[in-house]
Amino acid sequence: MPKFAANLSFLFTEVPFPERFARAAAAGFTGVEYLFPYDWPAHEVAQWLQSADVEQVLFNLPPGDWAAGERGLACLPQRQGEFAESVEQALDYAMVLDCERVHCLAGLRPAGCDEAMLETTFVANLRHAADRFATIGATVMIEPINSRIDMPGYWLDDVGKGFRLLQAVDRSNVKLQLDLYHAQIIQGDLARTIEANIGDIGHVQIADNPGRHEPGSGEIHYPFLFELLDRLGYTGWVGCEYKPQTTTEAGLGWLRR
Ligand SMILES: O=C(O)C(=O)[C@@H](O)CO
Ligand SMILES: [Mg+2]
Repeated sequence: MPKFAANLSFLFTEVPFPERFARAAAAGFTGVEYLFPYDWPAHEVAQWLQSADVEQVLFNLPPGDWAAGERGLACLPQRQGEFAESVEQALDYAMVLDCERVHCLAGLRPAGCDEAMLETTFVANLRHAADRFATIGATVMIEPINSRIDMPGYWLDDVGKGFRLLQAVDRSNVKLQLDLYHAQIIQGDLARTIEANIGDIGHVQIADNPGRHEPGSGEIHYPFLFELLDRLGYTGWVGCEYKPQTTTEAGLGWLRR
């Protein structure tokens, strides 16, 4: 079985954020991920990790003004200075949290902007982020996210485009974060997609569809996909980024099985 990380922005939300680390450990997780650590000083987050004895697996670069609806900066031509600052902030946290992976949100497609300009900006920004994170041996992830249900207007909303962008960025420490829930909504054909691209996949996330609930609650046959990841020699993490149908603990039956 792959290694599973609890996504603390989705799981254990029954308790305040600092308490979720210990809850995840008590449920058997050895790694955690979440959207953003920036509301807390890095050394405090490091203490929560240490006292729960869990690994920091992944977090996101600052996304711009999340509350105002922004979903990343990487493709936005007018925001390259801010993007570079966001890389430095995430780098500081990654160092303190001893984190080897960060996810770089692409951003929403700005009205009236040429697609080629967005791609040029994204590639330049990703190269910059990759070179900065290489200094601490960390990898930068890009994630295709469905724009039909969860993130309307998201620029990187196509799995094939994600793999093509990796080639354009051309940095060995930039990989694809394959969120199988989004990939199912975008295109399906999950097993073939994994098999054809396993070398470019740096992180996997899971939830079932429809509903984005626990594995086993919907149409995706996760036992088959976990076996496939094992068979293909995937040694990375699988982030549990789903919305529990009732409580987090009550919904962990799929993991015990
Ligand atoms: O929404 C997702 O899926 C994610 O993985 C987030 O990190 C992006 O907001
Ligand atoms: Mg995801």
